[in-house]
Amino acid sequence: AYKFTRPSRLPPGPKGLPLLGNALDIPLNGLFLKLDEWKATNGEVYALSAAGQKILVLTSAKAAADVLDRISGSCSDRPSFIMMGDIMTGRLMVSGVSHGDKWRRMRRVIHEGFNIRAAEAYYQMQEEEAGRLCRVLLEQPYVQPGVALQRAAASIIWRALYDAPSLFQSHEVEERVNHMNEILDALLSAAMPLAYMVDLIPVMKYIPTSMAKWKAYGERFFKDTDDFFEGLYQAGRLGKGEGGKARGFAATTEEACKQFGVSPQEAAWTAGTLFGAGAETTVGAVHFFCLAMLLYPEAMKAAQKQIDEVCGSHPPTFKDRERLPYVQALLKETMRWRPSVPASIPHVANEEFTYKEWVIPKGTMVIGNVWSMNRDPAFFPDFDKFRPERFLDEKGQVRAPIPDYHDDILAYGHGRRICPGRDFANNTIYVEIAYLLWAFDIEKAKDANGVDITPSDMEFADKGLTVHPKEFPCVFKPRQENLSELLPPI
Ligand code: HEM
Repeated sequence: AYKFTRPSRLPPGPKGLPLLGNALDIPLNGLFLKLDEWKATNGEVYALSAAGQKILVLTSAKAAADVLDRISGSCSDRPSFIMMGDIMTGRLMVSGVSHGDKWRRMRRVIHEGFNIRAAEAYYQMQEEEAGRLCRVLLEQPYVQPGVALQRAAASIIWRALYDAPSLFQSHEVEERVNHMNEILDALLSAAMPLAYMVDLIPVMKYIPTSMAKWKAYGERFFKDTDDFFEGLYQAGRLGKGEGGKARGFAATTEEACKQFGVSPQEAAWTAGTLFGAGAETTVGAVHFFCLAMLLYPEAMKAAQKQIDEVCGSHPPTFKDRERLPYVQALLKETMRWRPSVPASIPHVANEEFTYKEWVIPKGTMVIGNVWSMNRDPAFFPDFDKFRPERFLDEKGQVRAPIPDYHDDILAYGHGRRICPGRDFANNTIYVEIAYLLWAFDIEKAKDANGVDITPSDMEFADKGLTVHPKEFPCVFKPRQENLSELLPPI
């Protein structure tokens, strides 16, 4: 029987080559900048094609809400990779699992462990680790803050997942975190275009393992990673809460896993994915915060004034957050000014849908370019300037600059795939930046001639999905003479 299908009608976009389309113009680094550049000549919504793959680009908050929020039932899939998705991870990484039952069950368990109420269980641990970060910066001459920030963020998410000791206290935890980072690097590389031929020529997956080195590597990688994740998960599951404090995700969601039918293997991979999704993203945000403090010292001074009034000689805690609206605004402004996942993670149309006069075929990749949304002059005048005040009303209380919007932090994405760790992430970032501002003046380092080194706000370290500022030196100058006595021990 003849089945009638509508011809696809994607919006226009930049001109490309026959067959290859825009493939050669899509950069591996700084995609968010290129997508923003194309906005100027193609409008808020446009289409690209890369060797047959259709891509719909949304560059305004409104378009992202119209499509990714309002018709999220139709565009909540993810790109699928044979090497990275099937072979190396057995389709178990939540962020890449396709739209469907398994993904829904995994998200429910994540919600159970990291919803806004559940995330409160980690407050004390997050405060401790923020204190340790400050002690490290006080005691060790880190000229570039990246490594210290990375260790602190990794320690926080690791403890929240597996109920383990702090990375700053345990060599074993540090080694495991390093191994985890190696796994994540290998997966990111495998997801790069042209990394593995099998993703271009899918039938290659049927080549017997004995005849394909890449396949043997992928299968071995899966088995080793599966063992590693399961080991961590099983140890975390038995965690009793170190010293009566919060137990980790692995232990607290055991019941939820049973209830929602999530197998121990799926749960172990969910936890592993949460680390992958939660560490580098958070580091990027705090790293950009340090950059902003160097370049906009007046914002730092304003935040410190409020912190001094509210906290005095005690380090800031979660109890103080409501009384520190300027710090809350500073967090939101950091994630607007330089979002650490600036092109978000691509969604994929799991069925055909219509938007305005366009018909978007199933399989189209949908990218919400957060970078562009955050630079919309209608909501963020003078968008390239770091101005926390845009998130404050005339009484100095937090306000949302985009009216009636689902969230005032666009950096967490949209729709059913929206970041499920966002409340936890906000907590980590809040407590780290509040602690840092209370403890230190963050100042420019000087070169050999005593001249201030001013880092650029447009030089990035693009890690594939997350983007950090290019490393820069800076000085953490203690604001109290007796800071060492006020900070918790390592
Ligand atoms: C500054 C910190 C963070 C930022 C900027 C961030 C941003 C994002 C973004 C943009 C997405 C994709 C949303 C979309 O598809 O529209 C995402 C997904 C995700 N995030 Fe986060 N995230 C952060 C921290 C975290 C943390 C701490 C966790 C874990 C506790 C986490 C877990 C996840 C997971 C599991 C996904 C995949 C969700 C899915 O595909 O269904 N993230 N995040």
